[in-house]
Amino acid sequence: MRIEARDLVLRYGEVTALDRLTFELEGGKIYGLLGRNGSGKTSLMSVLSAFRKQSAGSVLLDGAPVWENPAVTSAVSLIRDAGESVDLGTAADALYFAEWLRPTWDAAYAKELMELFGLQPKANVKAMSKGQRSAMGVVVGLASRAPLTMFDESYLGMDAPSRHAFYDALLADYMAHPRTIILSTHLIEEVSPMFEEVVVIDRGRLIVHEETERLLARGHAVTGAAAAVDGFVTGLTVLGEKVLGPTKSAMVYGELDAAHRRKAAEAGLTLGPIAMQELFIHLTGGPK
Ligand SMILES: Nc1ncnc2c1ncn2[C@@H]1O[C@H](COP(=O)(O)OP(=O)(O)OP(=O)(O)O)[C@@H](O)[C@H]1O
Repeated sequence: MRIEARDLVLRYGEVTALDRLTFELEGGKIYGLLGRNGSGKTSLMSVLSAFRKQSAGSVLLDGAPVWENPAVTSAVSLIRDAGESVDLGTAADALYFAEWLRPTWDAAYAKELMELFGLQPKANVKAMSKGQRSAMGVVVGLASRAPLTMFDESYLGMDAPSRHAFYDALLADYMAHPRTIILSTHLIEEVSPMFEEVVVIDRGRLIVHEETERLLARGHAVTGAAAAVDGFVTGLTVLGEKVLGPTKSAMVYGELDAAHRRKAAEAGLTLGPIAMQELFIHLTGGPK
């Protein structure tokens, strides 16, 4: 599902959560939506799912406006927190409701996921643990097979084995049933291997929209003798350094051209990748 946001503004009274946000996602991919706390991720997903109406600007899904457009909203699933989406008596009731809401619902797959996460259909959703409720959200989000499916950090309450089971299930189901998926997360290292493209917002504005590979290609770890590293990074943007005896490793940001690479090789330095998390910290301005 193609997403076009143009000059999108969302205000909560005095607070401007989305500030003339403009971007286009061609769809059919897994997108990572990253941003610091309060940067506007939930606000953006709320507008994309017509949970909130924008204050100004436009948002189109496959060319159609989202607000008060049931044909579009039935194709969008936003999983924020199990509580909000499936807080309806028993787990079986929640699944029944989701099936009623979603033309693309796959009941057999939902059953399979319930078993995968050890969830009981007769259990009362309100009485579930935080992780179980998150898993309920994951079941509803995946089995909905909505053309636009968004998980807003909803899986963070799950323990590590369950989160990894979710990532595996998501990838397998996405391969079998391609659709547009947006994941917001603060567990960047854990989730970013799934992202095909990354969108980073800061204070309601877009700061990066790039293919994951291209974004990662902008960060380098330069390792070698301390003096050689220091010489090489002069004039480059250094994100951080680590010293281990006579060896130093510096993280630099920016494209390295052929001349730089030659210079590194001549100085006996090795160039390696850096983690998405480091790039994210740099792009969003370091600790606040
Ligand atoms: N219901 C609300 N009423 C008033 N202000 C709000 C409301 N919801 C969000 N905000 C404000 O809007 C801004 C963006 O919040 P939002 O929840 O979209 O950020 P986020 O990126 O999802 O943050 P986090 O990573 O902490 O979940 C923040 O300044 C927040 O305080």
